[in-house]
Amino acid sequence: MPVAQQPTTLSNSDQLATKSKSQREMINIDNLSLIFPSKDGDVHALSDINLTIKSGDFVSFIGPSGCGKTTLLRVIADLERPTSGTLKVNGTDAEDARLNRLYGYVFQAPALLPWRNIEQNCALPMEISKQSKEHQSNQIDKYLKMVGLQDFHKKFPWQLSGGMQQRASIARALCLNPDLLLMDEPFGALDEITRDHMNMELLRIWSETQKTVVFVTHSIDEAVLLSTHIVVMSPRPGRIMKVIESPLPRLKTLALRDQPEFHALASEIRSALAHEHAID
Ligand SMILES: Nc1ncnc2c1ncn2[C@@H]1O[C@H](COP(=O)(O)OP(=O)(O)OP(=O)(O)O)[C@@H](O)[C@H]1O
Repeated sequence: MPVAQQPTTLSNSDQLATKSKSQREMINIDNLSLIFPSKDGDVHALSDINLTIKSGDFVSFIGPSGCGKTTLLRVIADLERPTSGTLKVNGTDAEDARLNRLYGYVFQAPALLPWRNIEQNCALPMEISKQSKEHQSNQIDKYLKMVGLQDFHKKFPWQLSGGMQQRASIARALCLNPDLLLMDEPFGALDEITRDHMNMELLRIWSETQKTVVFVTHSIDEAVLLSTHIVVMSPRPGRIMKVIESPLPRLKTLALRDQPEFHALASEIRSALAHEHAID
C-alpha cells in the first residue's frame, strides 16, 4: 500500500484492491522535494513527498495542472533529480534503476520514430541494450500480439490511428519486460470510446504481467477504473494530500462505473481535490 502523510486502512478481503501483505516495496520516497530555479523565482514543483508503492499495485497520481504529477513520475524515472530527500526504486537508487532498465516509460504522446516501422520502433530499446535479434523478434511478437497489433509489424506510425500508436508505444515499453511501468497520461489525447478500450486493455495487460504501474491522469473516472491506490496531489507547492486505497476489485469492468461503490470512490477523490482549493 502506498503510504503518505495520511496512511490508509488495510482491508481484510482478498477481493479488495490490496494484493497481499508480502508484496515488496517497489518505490520508496522519503521527504523528497524538487525546486526548479528560474529567473522569475524558484518553482517548488514537489514538496516533502513521502510515498511507498508496493510491487504489483496500480497507483494513479491525480491533481490539477501544475501539481507536480509529471515531475514526480520523471523523478522516479531519474529524468529529474530531486533537490532533497531520497528515492529508492526496487531497493536501488533511481539512476541504477534507469541504467538497469528496470522501468518502461510511456509518454503522453506515443513518441514513435516516423522513419521506423512499428516493429523497428519496438526493437529500439532492445537494440540499445544489445539484446539478440532472436530475443528482440520474440518480444516484439509477444507484446504486439498482447496489445492487439499482431498484423501491424510493418506499418509506419502515420499509418496507425492515435490509439493504435499509443498501443504500439505500450508494447515498446513492455518489450524490455520491466517490472515497473511509468505512464504519463497515456490516453489523455484519445476519444472516450478508444480510451475506455485502452483502459480495459491496460488492466488486462497489468493483470497478465503482474507489473507495478504508476499512472498519471487528470480523470477521476480513469483513476477509479484502473487503480488499486489513488494519490491525490495539490499545487503550489506540489505535494501529496491523500493516498486512497481502492475498495474495488483489482480487475474492474466498464460496467462497474454504474455501481454505487464506484461513485462513492469518485466522490471521495473529488472531495480530496476540492479540499484546500486544490482544484483551480
Ligand atoms: N523543467 C522545468 N523548469 C521549470 N519549471 C518546471 C519544469 N518542469 C515543470 N515545471 C513546473 O513545475 C510545476 C509542476 O509541473 P508538472 O508538469 O509536474 O505538473 P503536472 O501536475 O504534471 O501538470 P499537468 O497536469 O498540466 O501536466 C509547474 O509549476 C511547472 O510549471
